[in-house]
Amino acid sequence: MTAPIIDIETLNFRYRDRAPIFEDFSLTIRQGEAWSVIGPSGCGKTTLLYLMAGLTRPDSGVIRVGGAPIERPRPRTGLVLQDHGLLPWATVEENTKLGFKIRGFYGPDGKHSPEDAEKDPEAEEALTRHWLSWLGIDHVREKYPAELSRGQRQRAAIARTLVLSPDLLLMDEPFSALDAPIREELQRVMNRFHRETGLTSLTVTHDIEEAVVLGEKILVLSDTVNQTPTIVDNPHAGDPDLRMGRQFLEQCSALRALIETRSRKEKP
Ligand SMILES: Nc1ncnc2c1ncn2[C@@H]1O[C@H](COP(=O)(O)OP(=O)(O)OP(=O)(O)O)[C@@H](O)[C@H]1O
Repeated sequence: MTAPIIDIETLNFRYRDRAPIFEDFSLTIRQGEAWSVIGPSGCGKTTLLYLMAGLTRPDSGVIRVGGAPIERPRPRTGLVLQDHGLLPWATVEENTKLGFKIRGFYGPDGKHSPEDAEKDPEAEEALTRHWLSWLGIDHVREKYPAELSRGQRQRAAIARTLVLSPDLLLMDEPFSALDAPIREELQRVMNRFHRETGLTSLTVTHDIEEAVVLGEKILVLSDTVNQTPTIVDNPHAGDPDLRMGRQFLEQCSALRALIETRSRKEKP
C-alpha cells in the first residue's frame, strides 16, 4: 500500500447559514490512485475539491496533503477547472509557460512555488515541448485560445498544469463542456496519462460514465450531510476497451442507483 497523499481527518464544513455538507468526515487517498467524485447536484463535490486544494478552509478537522496540513493552495497541487481559464491574449505556448513565470516572480518560497523550484529556461522549454506534443497540441502552440477548438483549449489547460510537475492532480468537471466524442477522447488521454505517470488524480464529475472510466475508486457524496464516505471500488477503470463490456454498463447502473439513494433532498 502506498503512502497517503491526501488525509482528511474529521472534517466539518458548512457555508454560512447553510446546512452542514461535511460532518466528522474522514478520507484517505493514497499516492498513485485515480479517484472520481460523484453525487447529486449540490452535494458538495466542488467544495471538497476546493478544500483539498486549500482554496476553502475547513470549519474544523485537518486536511493533510503531502504530509502537511493544508493552509493555502499548495504549489505541487495541479488544478484543472471546467472553464480552463486560459488568458485570451496569450498564445498556447505563453499560456502553458504562465506557471513558470509566476514561480519566477515569487521565487522558491514553498508557498507560491515549491522550495526546490529552479529557474531554468531550457528545462522549462523542454517540459513545455514534451507536454504540448504529448497532448497533441504542439502544432497550435503559436495560436491564441479563440483560434482553438474547445478540446484543444482544454488540452492547453491540462498542459499548463502538467508542465509544473504536480504530485497531485485535482480536476473539477474538466470535460463537461465538451461534446461526447471529444470528451471520450480526453478521458482516454487521461487514462493513458495515469498509466504512464502514475500521478494521483481526483476528478469531480456529474457524468456517471466518466466517473467509471476515470476512477479506480469512486467517492459517492450525498446531498444531505456527508459523514462516512461511500467508496466504490472500480478496478477496471482505465482499461482501453472498458466501454465495450457488459461490466461497464452494470457498474454505471449500480452507481446510478447508489446516487439515487444519496439524493434525499425534496425535488421541486
Ligand atoms: N460560496 C457559497 N456560499 C454558500 N453556499 C454555497 C457556496 N458555494 C456552494 N454553495 C452551496 O453548497 C452546496 C454544495 O455546492 P458544491 O458546488 O460544492 O456542489 P456540487 O456537488 O459541486 O454541485 P454541482 O454538481 O451542481 O456542481 C450547494 O448547495 C451550493 O449551493
